[in-house]
Amino acid sequence: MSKLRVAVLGAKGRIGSEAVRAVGAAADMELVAALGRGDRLETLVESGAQVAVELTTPASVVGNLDFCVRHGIHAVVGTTGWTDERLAHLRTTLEASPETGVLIAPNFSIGAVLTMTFAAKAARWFESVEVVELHHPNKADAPSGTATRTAQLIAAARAEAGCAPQPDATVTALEGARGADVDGVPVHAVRLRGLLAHQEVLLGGEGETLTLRHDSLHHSSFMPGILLGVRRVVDTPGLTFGLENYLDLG
Ligand SMILES: NC(=O)C1=CN([C@@H]2O[C@H](COP(=O)(O)OP(=O)(O)OC[C@H]3O[C@@H](n4cnc5c(N)ncnc54)[C@H](O)[C@@H]3O)[C@@H](O)[C@H]2O)C=CC1
Ligand SMILES: O=C(O)C1=N[C@H](C(=O)O)C[C@H](O)C1
Repeated sequence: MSKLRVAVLGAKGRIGSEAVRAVGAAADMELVAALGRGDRLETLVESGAQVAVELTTPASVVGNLDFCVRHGIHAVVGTTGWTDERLAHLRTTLEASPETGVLIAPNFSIGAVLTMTFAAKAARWFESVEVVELHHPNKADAPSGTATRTAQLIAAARAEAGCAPQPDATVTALEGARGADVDGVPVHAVRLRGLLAHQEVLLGGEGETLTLRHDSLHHSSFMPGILLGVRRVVDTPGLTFGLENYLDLG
């Protein structure tokens, strides 16, 4: 069986360099290009890449994906910064290339994806839910893409179940003290030397609390999800948002 021809964008970054190693070590894949900032995107076409793994920056990802989709190159995207406007633009781009697949995964770690799924399932049964994400201090954005997605999934599940807004008697607060409001769910971001990527979802009801916590201790935690994404995206045209859609969670 022929190997999947894979390129990595952001190849010198923290997660990109790990992805270069993981793709290079996968028996069913061939690393055909490893691009950093300033490298020519045409290399993707010249190298015959079938899938691009996009791990750059929110400022670069849209242009890179436009190029990939226009050239029929599938993409597995971990880069953050996805607004509704950006997703709408990508969907429009994909309409002109209907056989191309794009997976955007706010988090490639299986444990993080399961945490999001469990949190969404639990959210309707508790009065209060807050999300705390904790990352290394070199991270450019806050809150994390994972925390934003987690809060959105929680909010959607609570809205569907007809939950009341969360109780919060705060009248006076220093700005930021109650975190960011993502669809009514407070999200708090910690930046601390020594950490990598961690998240807690705190759920509270009368007389009880439930804490869901996930820890990525090394960038290797994201690699099984990236490799799964590469294998599945070639047969999954259009936009898929969230690795959970590839995990057959039922
Ligand atoms: N979905 C997931 O599971 C994960 C997502 N991320 C996200 O991935 C992104 C990258 O994170 P890090 O590796 O920590 O950042 P980083 O800053 O270490 O790496 C980004 C790299 O992309 C390069 N780059 C910038 N523009 C480029 C372009 N146009 N073409 C090629 N390379 C370009 C930079 O020079 C840098 O080497 C962030 O958005 C981060 O939040 C990070 C870890 C896991
Ligand atoms: O920048 C990171 O490190 C990470 N970014 C992603 C995010 O913003 O959710 C995924 C993971 O949290 C690591």
